[in-house]
Amino acid sequence: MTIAQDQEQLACCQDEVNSGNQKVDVGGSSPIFASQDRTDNALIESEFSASIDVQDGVGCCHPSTRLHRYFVLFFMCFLAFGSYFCYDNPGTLESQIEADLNISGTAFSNFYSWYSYPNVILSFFGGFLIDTVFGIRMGTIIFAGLICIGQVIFAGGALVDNFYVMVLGRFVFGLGGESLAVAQNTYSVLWFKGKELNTVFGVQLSVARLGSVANMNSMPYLYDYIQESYKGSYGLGIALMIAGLVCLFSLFCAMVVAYYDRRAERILVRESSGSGEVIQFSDIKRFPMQFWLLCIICAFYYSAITPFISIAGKYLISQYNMTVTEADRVTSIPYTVSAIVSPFCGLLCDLTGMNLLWTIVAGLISTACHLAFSYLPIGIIPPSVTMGVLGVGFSLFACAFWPMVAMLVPEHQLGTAYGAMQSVQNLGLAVVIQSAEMLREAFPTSEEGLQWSEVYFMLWISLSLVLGFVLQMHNTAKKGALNPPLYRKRICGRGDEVDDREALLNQD
Ligand SMILES: C[C@H](NC(=O)[C@@H](N)CCCCN)C(=O)O
Repeated sequence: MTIAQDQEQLACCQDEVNSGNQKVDVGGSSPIFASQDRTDNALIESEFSASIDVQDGVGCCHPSTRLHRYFVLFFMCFLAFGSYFCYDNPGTLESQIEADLNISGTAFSNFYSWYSYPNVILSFFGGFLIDTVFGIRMGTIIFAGLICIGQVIFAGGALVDNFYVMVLGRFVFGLGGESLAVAQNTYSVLWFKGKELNTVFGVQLSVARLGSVANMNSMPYLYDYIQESYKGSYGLGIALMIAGLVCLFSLFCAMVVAYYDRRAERILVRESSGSGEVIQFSDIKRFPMQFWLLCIICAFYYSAITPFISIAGKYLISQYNMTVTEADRVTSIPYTVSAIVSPFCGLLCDLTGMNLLWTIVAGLISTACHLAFSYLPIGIIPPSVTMGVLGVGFSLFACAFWPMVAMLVPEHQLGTAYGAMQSVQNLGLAVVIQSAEMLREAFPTSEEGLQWSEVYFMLWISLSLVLGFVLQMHNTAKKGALNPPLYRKRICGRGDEVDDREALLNQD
């Protein structure tokens, strides 16, 4: 068929589809309301969609073009920016919060445990609600709204000096924060699966880490400025309220992405979940064993990284005689490095495939950093170098690991799957954060407590590595999907004999 014939077919299909669209209920952003009318347009629209593939690059605003996808990706990247910026507000202002509210370190840890514990359950239901009730668009807007509400309650509690109101705010913030990350992952797969998905995860992670770094490098100064300007105790509350504006920006991005996703669904004739199927609760029992093994690896790995970074400052002050400012700078290095290298880690995974192997390599790098940080004689390797390499390992893990969920679970079950994974991850984080604190305080000296905490973290990351090797052996034996082939082979289906037309059609 010539291009002219294709264009003619496209035009007539477009007319049919447009007329058909009046009947198609594209407003239903939820699978439950997925329009039954769609079935009577399916044949026409599939022809239209096929024509679109042939008419590659129809206008830069067409959702099938790479340029349009990258335009939407910009807003998709900022969906969780507010969540990552405000998630670590307490940690960045720990000494200020403990002084202003006159609370202990253990009481302070409630601002994180009341974020994580509820998400052991609610993160799973957040994903399930995305797949079954809200749909990806409405779900993302709801969860982005919850982080705004949670941050306002948290800041309001600081303004009235009420610790329990602040804890309530972190609970509400957590309801949105984890499920918003589930929604972002689900959007990424919907828009980029089979294309540059690992790179997209890397870019999104980079923007998220920028949120963490921006928080670490702005909130202490904002607090001091307001304290000096208002000469009162409003510095904490006003600084936290201003931080809430970042969450509002994420809410705005959620609305923009929802608009373009609904438009893409209409033009590309795809279901909001990509397949039109709706998950049943019983489907969860049929998630493959590899998926549950990945959940445990995720929990063990993050339990050795996030809590370690949060107490590394105390370790640097104790073991390396650093000042608080120097320790804060060094502990922010993993996030800063992650913000820089994550896109390249994602690209590496896209070009070479082998996601599970890169996950194991990341675990080995992270373990080596733990060993160097804790057991090498002081001064052999500067801690800033160790933390920088840890940032590389942390980034490579996240970029290689999270896309593997989409290799094991169908699209209409992805929200539930990512929700389940983050539930298991939060269980690990909540338990390890508090038990590591209890372990550290159980020893007579701070040095001993910190050293035994390091042994504790080494235990968790070693377990994640062992399970990673077990999964690798299983994947190899079963010729599983977790080490996809090289990009070239994925796109063209073969090795060097590249079929130009096939490659052209497969190019996005
Ligand atoms: C990608 C991965 N995400 C998580 O760990 C989630 N628990 C989302 C966290 C959201 C804000 N704290 C990561 O951050 O490495």
